[in-house]
Amino acid sequence: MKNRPTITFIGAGSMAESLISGMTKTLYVPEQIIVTNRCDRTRLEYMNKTYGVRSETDKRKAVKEADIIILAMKPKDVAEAMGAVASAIHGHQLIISLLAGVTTDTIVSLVGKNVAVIRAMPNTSAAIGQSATAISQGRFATAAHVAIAKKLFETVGIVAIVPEQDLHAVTGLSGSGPAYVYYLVEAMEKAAEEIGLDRSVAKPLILQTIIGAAHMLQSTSKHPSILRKEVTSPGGTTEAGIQVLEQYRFQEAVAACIKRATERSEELGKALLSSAAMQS
Ligand SMILES: NC(=O)C1=CN([C@@H]2O[C@H](COP(=O)(O)OP(=O)(O)OC[C@H]3O[C@@H](n4cnc5c(N)ncnc54)[C@H](OP(=O)(O)O)[C@@H]3O)[C@@H](O)[C@H]2O)C=CC1
Ligand SMILES: O=C(O)[C@@H]1CCC=N1
Repeated sequence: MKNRPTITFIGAGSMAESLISGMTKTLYVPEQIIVTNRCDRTRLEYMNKTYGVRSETDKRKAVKEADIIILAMKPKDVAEAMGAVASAIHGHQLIISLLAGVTTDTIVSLVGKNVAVIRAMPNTSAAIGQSATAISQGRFATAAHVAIAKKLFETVGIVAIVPEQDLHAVTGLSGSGPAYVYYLVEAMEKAAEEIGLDRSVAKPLILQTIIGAAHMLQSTSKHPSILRKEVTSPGGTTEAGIQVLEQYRFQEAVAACIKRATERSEELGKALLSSAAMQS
């Protein structure tokens, strides 16, 4: 692999943008990155103007030039996308798939060649270098390919290497995870309004509370339940609030949410396999 590999993104949506935003702030220069999509030219122009990356409407050309191909379309679109570019893919390239639920074997069979595939599950915090990414090695990928992918995702946050079967759980936990936190913040903002706090006062207080709690979790070895107890004075306000969360079975709701998202990742992979079987 070249010192400065050419990286082609097939798909120019939220996740591609988060990665490109983070990558171009660190190790990668925009000239190394090519972006293509299905048909939205305005979006390609935006990516070019915003990040300086090359936009390419000819998908096969974008793929041919790549050392690393990053699949960043929705799982339902991957069969069509690979159908259009598979013959332009050659054996020396590395494919990194971001697709929720879709196995590396499925990608290999869509390409129809023994290509190196790494499956990755980052999250949108990649945009600010704070992604929690997990990666797994496909059957034709080597340790060198894993090292390349690890290095790439380390430019946008932390990286865990996991067995591929764990990626569904990772998707339910940290791939979707930022949305759970945003949902909590939405709820806190709504509540702040209902109890009469001005938005301009509430917003920075909420943000700093989340940031402060996250930093506390990172900087101490104390279990979260201990940190929670340190906030909770007997007979005080926190205890009264947490009792309400318990009445609403908050922890059960969070567990059910992550389990359902994990299950949905499995379903996305299976749906693709059954639609491919129907077409063959
Ligand atoms: N969003 C997230 O937080 C995360 C997403 N992922 C995964 O990343 C992938 C992309 O998600 P996201 O960015 O949210 O999706 P978006 O809907 O934002 O973007 C999808 C992109 O795929 C393009 N596309 C669709 N069909 C084709 C095709 N046939 N050929 C080429 N490009 C095509 C679209 O182009 P056009 O607009 O022209 O149709 C669009 O640019 C998904 O597989 C998802 O599971 C993984 C981790 C986190
Ligand atoms: O919602 C989704 O399917 C994708 C995968 C993880 C985050 N977004």
